[in-house]
This record gives sequence, C-alpha cells and structure tokens, in this order.
Amino acid sequence: MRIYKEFQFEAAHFLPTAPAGSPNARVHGHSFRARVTIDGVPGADTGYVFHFDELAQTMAEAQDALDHRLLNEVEGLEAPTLERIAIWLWNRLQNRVPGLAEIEIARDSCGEGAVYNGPAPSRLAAE
Ligand SMILES: Nc1nc2c(c(=O)[nH]1)N=C([C@H](O)[C@H](O)COP(=O)(O)OP(=O)(O)OP(=O)(O)O)CN2
Ligand SMILES: [Zn+2]
Repeated sequence: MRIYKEFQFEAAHFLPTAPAGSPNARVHGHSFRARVTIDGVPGADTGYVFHFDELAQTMAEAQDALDHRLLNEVEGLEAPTLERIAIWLWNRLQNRVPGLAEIEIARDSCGEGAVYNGPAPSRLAAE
C-alpha cells in the first residue's frame, strides 16, 4: 500500500542555462507542491505504514530548506528545475524515510510537475 503526504513551498529561482533574454533566465517565483509517497504494509497492530507525524517532522526540515529561498543558492540546486528538486528531495529523505517510493514536485499553477522514483537499479555485475 502507498501513503503520501504533501507540503507547499514558495521559492524564487532562475534557470542558469536559459537563453539570455528568456524570462526563465531572470529571477522569478513559483508556488511549489511536494508529495512524498511511501510504500509499505500497514502494521498488524498499529494499522499504519509509517506514522504521518514522524514523516511531518522530516518533511518540515526539507520545507524549511526550500521555502522562501532562492533555490539556486541551495546546495545541490544550482540548476533548480522541477526534476532537480525532486532528486534533491529524494536524496535528502532516502535514509530517513523507510519505504520511500516516490517524490513529486509540482507547480500546480501551470500544470507542471516531475515525478521521481529513485535512481535506476544499477546494472548487474555479470552484465
Ligand atoms: N522540464 C522542465 N522545463 C522547465 C522547467 C522545469 O523545471 N522543468 N522550468 C521552467 C521555468 O521554471 C519556468 O519558470 C516555467 O515557466 P512556465 O511554464 O511558463 O510557467 P510560469 O512561469 O507561467 O509559471 P507561473 O507559476 O504560473 O507564473 C521552464 N521549463
Ligand atoms: Zn520558474
């Protein structure tokens, strides 16, 4: 079973590789939504996969690192596309959230988003 929790953040950014003169090359802001999805089996006694309160604490720390920031100044987000933010959040949460299955970063105002399910499995040594 999959469960999820979301948080919002408002942040500024620019895309350093955008062509000069493009609006994307200028600092501008968006409202972002992050969804963290966990895959697991509800505990026989607890009835939950992972307690939302525990997840909320971890997510609050990530939210604080992103909210009302210039994302380009956040370590690892020098090119802060939706895709890069999704990977950044995955890397931040992967050791702290058992069963982490998916990160979605969305800009709902323009119907855009990126969904990341973690790195592709590494090739078998025999290959
Ligand atoms: N594959 C991607 N393409 C683009 C991304 C991205 O993250 N991944 N990001 C951008 C820029 O951030 C750009 O600002 C998005 O612009 P646009 O789609 O025009 O949306 P708005 O600026 O209109 O968003 P509002 O929040 O509605 O103002 C470009 N491409
Ligand atoms: Zn933008």
